[in-house]
Amino acid sequence: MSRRILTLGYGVIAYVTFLAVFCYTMGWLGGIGVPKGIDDGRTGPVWAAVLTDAGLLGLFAVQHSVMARPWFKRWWTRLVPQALERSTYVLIASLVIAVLMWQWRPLPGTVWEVSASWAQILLWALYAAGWAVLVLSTFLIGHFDLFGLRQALARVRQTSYAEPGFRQPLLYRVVRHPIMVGFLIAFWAAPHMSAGRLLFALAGTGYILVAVRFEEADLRRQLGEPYRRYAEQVPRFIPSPRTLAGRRPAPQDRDTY
Ligand SMILES: C[S@@+](CC[C@H](N)C(=O)[O-])C[C@H]1O[C@@H](n2cnc3c(N)ncnc32)[C@H](O)[C@@H]1O
Repeated sequence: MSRRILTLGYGVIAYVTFLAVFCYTMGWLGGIGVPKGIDDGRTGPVWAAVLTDAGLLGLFAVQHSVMARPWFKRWWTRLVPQALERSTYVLIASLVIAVLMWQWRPLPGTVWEVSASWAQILLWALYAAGWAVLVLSTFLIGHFDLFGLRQALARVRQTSYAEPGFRQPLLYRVVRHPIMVGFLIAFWAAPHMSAGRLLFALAGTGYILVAVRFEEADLRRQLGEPYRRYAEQVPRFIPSPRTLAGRRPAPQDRDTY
């Protein structure tokens, strides 16, 4: 009994940690409503800031990609209980992002500054829409599975856990990676783009472009033909008029961004 309570407690702690870090990240990147945003903190030599920030981004990229690979999961579920594998991934990823935000060194030079208030409002609305698309998409493919709570709960109830499996609801019929589209919108919809935020946006975009290829390779291996067909019909990031209209694409539209 106490083991089951510990399992649930661990899952809940991992989820609450994720929620706190996620909410802070929205404020940190936009530089609103948090004590330390992406452009705040002590400035020092530019080379030291770039090296520190690049190191933090690299740490995130390695942790996030390696721990998501099936070969890594196979290995470390010998050490971590299967029911807590996802929660542990979520907890470690959240802590790495927290460290990134905490240790991030600002690069205050201005790359662009939008002064027209209508354009500022538009960009803030886009920023919010990006995060909203992201959150909505997590619910479309199984929010509580993605963040490990259902796996922990199944262990507590002593029922077997079945992954939700491949889905194509709503936004997933329009693009293959709506969560990543949400991130990309949030990265770039900035009324004030500092040098530091540009570094973050460029690195984040590059990471997403590479990471989705690894994710797709895994999904092709796991799902075979159905995923190959899906990839032919639905673009990665940029909706086509056909997918927006809910129709199948013509062959010449295939495998595009
Ligand atoms: C962080 S989510 C990102 C999903 C997707 N790349 C996106 O941007 O919306 C990664 C997990 O989503 C799963 N996934 C990706 N596409 C899916 C789909 N259409 N249905 C169910 N799970 C999916 C992957 O197997 C992986 O475990």
